[in-house]
Amino acid sequence: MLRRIKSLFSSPSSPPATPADQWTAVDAYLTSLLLPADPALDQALRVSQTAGLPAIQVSPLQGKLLHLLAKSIGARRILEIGTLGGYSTIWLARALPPDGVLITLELDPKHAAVARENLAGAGVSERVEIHLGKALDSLARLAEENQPPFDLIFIDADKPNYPAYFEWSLKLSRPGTLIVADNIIRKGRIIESHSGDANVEGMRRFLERVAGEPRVSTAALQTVGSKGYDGFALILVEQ
Ligand SMILES: C[S@@+](CC[C@H](N)C(=O)[O-])C[C@H]1O[C@@H](n2cnc3c(N)ncnc32)[C@H](O)[C@@H]1O
Ligand SMILES: [Mg+2]
Repeated sequence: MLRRIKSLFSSPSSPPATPADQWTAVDAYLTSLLLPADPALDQALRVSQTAGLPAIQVSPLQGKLLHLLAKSIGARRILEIGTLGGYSTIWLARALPPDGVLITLELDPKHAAVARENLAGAGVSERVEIHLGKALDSLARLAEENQPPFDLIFIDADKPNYPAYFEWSLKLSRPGTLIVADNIIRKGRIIESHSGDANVEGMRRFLERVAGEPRVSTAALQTVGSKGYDGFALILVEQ
């Protein structure tokens, strides 16, 4: 596999057919070079696919990025909005110390059941709570319970609710909390001011709200790879 991917780049006579093929090949090359075989994560993807879940989880290298971000800030409490089969959850949970906690919010009971199985397979169940239901209800409950602030919040659920997820994230943060928002570029459609697409419009409202919020400092990155053309926002709560 690695040899085949390398040959795509070493042989000018066989360039990848399209830019997307090239991003995918480069992603595969970097993944095979940088990420050791990981039976628990591979199994999680297989279980999710067999259960019929959509393959909309982060890529392996994006999962590693989340893991490194969590580790580099010494996160002890992580909140994830959007669990799916628990793939990003495993990456994030593995960054926690043994007494760390990750709360992940999921609407779909079938997704939550698959995630439960995958988290057990990866040996991280003890550190993870799945809260089933609409994320907006779960977030309100977390705030009511006066939970200690989270160190890292990963927003990766329904896009029209991103602005509301940001408001709750601020409430559940402290200065120093890192908020990571996935899928902000929408294949480039984020620059369309009248797209008529609820996901694009939600994301634009989210980015505009973030831009106007004086308590945070934000970077936004476009990404290409096995998950196509998209991007992340990295938002640091400063006050
Ligand atoms: C993109 S997937 C999450 C992928 C996951 N973070 C990963 O990378 O492995 C989004 C998930 O959010 C869930 N979701 C959608 N709307 C939701 C809502 N209102 N409340 C909670 N979860 C929701 C979907 O069921 C889906 O499982
Ligand atoms: Mg995503």
